[in-house]
Amino acid sequence: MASAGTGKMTVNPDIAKERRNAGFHVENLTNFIYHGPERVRRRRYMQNIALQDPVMKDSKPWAFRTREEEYELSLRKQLHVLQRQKDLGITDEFDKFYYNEATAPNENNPVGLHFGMFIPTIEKHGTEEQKKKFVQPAKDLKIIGTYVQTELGHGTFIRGLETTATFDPKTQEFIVDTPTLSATKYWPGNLGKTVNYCILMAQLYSQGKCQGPHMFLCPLRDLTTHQSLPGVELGDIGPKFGFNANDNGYLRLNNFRIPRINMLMRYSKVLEDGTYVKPANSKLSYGSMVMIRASIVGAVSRALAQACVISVRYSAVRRQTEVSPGGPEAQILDYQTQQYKLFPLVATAYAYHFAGQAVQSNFLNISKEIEAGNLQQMPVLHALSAGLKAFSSWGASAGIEVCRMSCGGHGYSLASGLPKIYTNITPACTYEGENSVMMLQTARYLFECAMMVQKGQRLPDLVSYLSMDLSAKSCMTSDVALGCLVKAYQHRAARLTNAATAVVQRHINEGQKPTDAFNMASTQLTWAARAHCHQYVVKVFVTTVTEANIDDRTKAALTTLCKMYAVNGIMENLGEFLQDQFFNTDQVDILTRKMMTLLADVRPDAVALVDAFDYHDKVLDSCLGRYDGNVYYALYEYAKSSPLNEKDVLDSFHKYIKPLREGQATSSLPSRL
Ligand SMILES: CC/C=C\C/C=C\C/C=C\C/C=C\C/C=C\C/C=C\CCCCC(=O)SCCNC(=O)CCNC(=O)[C@H](O)C(C)(C)COP(=O)(O)OP(=O)(O)OC[C@H]1O[C@@H](n2cnc3c(N)ncnc32)[C@H](O)[C@@H]1OP(=O)(O)O
Ligand SMILES: Cc1cc2nc3c(=O)[nH]c(=O)nc-3n(C[C@H](O)[C@H](O)[C@H](O)COP(=O)(O)OP(=O)(O)OC[C@H]3O[C@@H](n4cnc5c(N)ncnc54)[C@H](O)[C@@H]3O)c2cc1C
Repeated sequence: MASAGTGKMTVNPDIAKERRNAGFHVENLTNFIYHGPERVRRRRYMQNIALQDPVMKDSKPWAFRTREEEYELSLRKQLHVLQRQKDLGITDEFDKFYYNEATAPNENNPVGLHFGMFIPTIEKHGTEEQKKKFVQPAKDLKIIGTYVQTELGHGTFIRGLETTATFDPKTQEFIVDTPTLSATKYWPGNLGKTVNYCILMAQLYSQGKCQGPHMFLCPLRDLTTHQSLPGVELGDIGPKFGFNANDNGYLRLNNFRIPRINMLMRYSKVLEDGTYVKPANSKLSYGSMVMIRASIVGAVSRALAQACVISVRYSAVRRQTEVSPGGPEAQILDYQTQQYKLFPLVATAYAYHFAGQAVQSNFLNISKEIEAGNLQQMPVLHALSAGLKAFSSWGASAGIEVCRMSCGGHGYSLASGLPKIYTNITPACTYEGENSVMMLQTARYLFECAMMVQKGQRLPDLVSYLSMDLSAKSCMTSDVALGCLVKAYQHRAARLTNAATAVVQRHINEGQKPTDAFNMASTQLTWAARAHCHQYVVKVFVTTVTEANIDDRTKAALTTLCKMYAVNGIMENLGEFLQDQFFNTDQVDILTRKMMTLLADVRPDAVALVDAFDYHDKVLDSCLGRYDGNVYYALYEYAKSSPLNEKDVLDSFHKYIKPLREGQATSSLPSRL
């Protein structure tokens, strides 16, 4: 049974009927999504412990809290959660993840980056001595840190950072400094008020030479009083589009001294005499970004999945318009246009979920090799994580906005839960590398692969399709086979890669510098990178479904979704698939018809497909997405709790409206209008 948490209220009959009529057993799909019944049981167990904790019971909806209240509540809850997990002996990373998902839904808490980036960066980039000195105090929250890289003037261009760390061999210290206004660190999460330490990205100077950006452990506040240290100026950057519980901050350093040991020296070093020892690959220090990019794919899939749960459930209980005069009003889910908005997004949420797992597993495997000193796969991992992060965060952001609009007026209320999901996840298009810039990194890799194809060299498995015969035509017939769909995506990506590569080469042949030629082809290069990511997601989905060890009915439902994801992607990008007549017009007709058939096939399973994500009502935090479908009751209660309703007549009436009327009464207005 999917989680309800709805008390004694009767379930809305429309949504109850949807669940009775589903063509597969929801629990089987839930088990498949979360890797088996034991994990599902554990996930629910963790979330129930979290949700039953009295500290998690909020006195009012989050939307009615000020930013200061949100910050304080989020911090209080998260510190309580950490203590509770310790008391209960919860150490497994999955257990912790699911516990946290229930306690702070769609919200980054004030110590999130401490655990998500600060500690992992020390663990990955610190020496044994540094790990010994800093990791345990960090785990015990004696030091609390974040990742401080971006400056007012530079986020994307890391080599352009202006903060300096100059080695002074006399005192065995680095002098860290903010030389200009544009060098002010700006944006890092939790920097403003929460942390007392940070990983600082700064240009390393030793023996008078700049060695580029390196990472330093930099104290910021007194560990006892929490006062900012002399030479350190920092604070919160103010309200943003979302992320209200987060004190994104600014930081200026004034010739502030830190010991030599505070440079993270696992891969690059500064010796006592100032000699610089360079790393095996200068991009090793970008490793923390790669780690987060790889995990963003899963994060955005969860956000899109939640938006789909809300909008599909709401569409099942919302009735609007008599289809025939005098007849009953239809469930809006029965309108084909509504289905066309939502079902491809449900398919996309599944597609990103499986892609997220695949990228994460690639990341873990390649990271092990990197740890062992084999750096050969670094470019593949970078290209994959950068592109997939961009592709999936763009897709999820756009999708969540469609979900919101598909709920009509009620979608616009914060009560729907959709704005919070959106504002929390859409910055993933920007942080950890702005999406266009990330796509261009993937494109750069594809360009190099295309050159290898031209030279007849063998490509890594992930991109081996780039050497396919582009004169071939599609094998698509009316059964719309999964294999043909994968081929279509590979053909499109290979053709776009070749076309963009040819543009770069043409500009170079015409006398442009390679960097200028690349810029002149960069829009087309991003099309190629997007197509490459799209084929990866389709291929992972097809492989997952094909190899799934599940019952036939669940497999059939997933196969339908997989086809829907792939066919919809073709319909949305038809020009790119048609350009070299890979598909003929009959095949386009087949795909159009198939799309409409797929909508009808998904319809009876729609609610079950979103129920299978198994999100508790408290995690969705949505009046529209309630498991029991009692949305009007929830909206009414929500409205009544608005602080504006605490008084029947507001003071502002007495201050402004009443005097206005009194003034009018004595004015020379005509007595009749
Ligand atoms: C409060 C938070 C709560 C919790 C969150 C914490 C953790 C969560 C855990 C899981 C996360 C899941 C979801 C996220 C949820 C919430 C997240 C909340 C907050 C988000 C935090 C955000 C933190 C940040 O934003 S940190 C700042 C990130 N900044 C960037 O990403 C900058 C982007 N720019 C770059 O990466 C580079 O500058 C560049 C790649 C664009 C260019 O670099 P550079 O100029 O140095 O390159 P070149 O010298 O030109 O060389 C290019 C060659 O180098 C290759 N290259 C580049 N990068 C890499 C790499 N990483 N690995 C390997 N190779 C690399 C490139 O390919 C070129 O190679 P070529 O052969 O020459 O072509
Ligand atoms: C919510 C949030 C949390 C954040 N948390 C952190 C954090 O914890 N730590 C941290 O250090 N930073 C953090 N950041 C900062 C974030 O990493 C940067 O904003 C991000 O890397 C983008 O850099 P930018 O702002 O300089 O964008 P810009 O690079 O200025 O981008 C602006 C535009 O210019 C384009 N552009 C820039 N360069 C190129 C190029 N080479 N080619 C083509 N187009 C280009 C981009 O595509 C974009 O359209 C956070 C940001 C946000 C919004």
